[in-house]
Formats: sequence, C-alpha cells, structure tokens
Amino acid sequence: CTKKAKMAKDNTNGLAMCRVLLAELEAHQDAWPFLTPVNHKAVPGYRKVIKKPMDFSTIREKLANNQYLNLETFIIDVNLVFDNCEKFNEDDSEIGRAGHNMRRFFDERWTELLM
Ligand SMILES: Cn1cc(C(=O)NCCN2CCCC2)ccc1=O
Repeated sequence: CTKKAKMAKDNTNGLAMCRVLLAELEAHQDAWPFLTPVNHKAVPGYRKVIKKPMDFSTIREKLANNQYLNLETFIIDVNLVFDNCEKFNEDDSEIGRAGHNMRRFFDERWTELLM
C-alpha cells in the first residue's frame, strides 16, 4: 500500500474511483446477471437463501445518494454481489461463471488503480 494508495482510500479520489470502477463493471459483457436486482418472484428460493441482495443498479443508486464513505465501503457492496452469486449458483453454470469472471475482473482492476 503506497502513499498514493492511502490517498485514494480517503473520500474524494476514492469516490472518483468508485464511479470509474462501477462504469467498467456495468459495461462488462458478463455483467448481465448483475445489472438489476434479482427478481425473487421469478427466481424460486432466492429471497430465502440470499439475506442481503445487491446488484449494480443498487450500487449506482447508493453512489448517487452519497451512501459510500470511501472506496472500502464500495468494495464491500461489490463483493456482496459476487458472494451472493457464488452462494446461489453452481460454479459450472452460466451465471456462476459470469460471477467468477466479474470478480476476477474487479479484483484486478481496483488493485491496478490503487497500486
Ligand atoms: C445474479 N443472479 C441473477 C439471476 C437472474 O435470473 N437474473 C436475470 C437475468 N436476466 C437478464 C435479462 C433479464 C433477466 C438469477 C440468479 C442470480 O444469482
């Protein structure tokens, strides 16, 4: 963690990076399962199994409402999207694979931006 990294974790730059990262997540070709909240009426069991649903549109809303203190609190919500996906979907499924791909992309990207 460099001095620059420390800087980026605080409010200002951290939030600029949240916007950049979220735009890239939304634009990724494997983002389609995560763009909007899972429709629990259409997905049996989801509401019971997943205690804290999260998706990219909800993260965008929270960012717009200034609900993220810094990059860390933003990263927690993004990881919640991927953790929910792993919990509910087989690794060897279309949505499961999309989740793994998106998590790998995100991990590589934010560490790139911070280092
Ligand atoms: C993350 N996740 C997503 C779903 C899902 O079905 N998403 C809808 C995907 N469709 C895309 C175009 C219309 C809707 C199910 C389980 C799950 O864990």
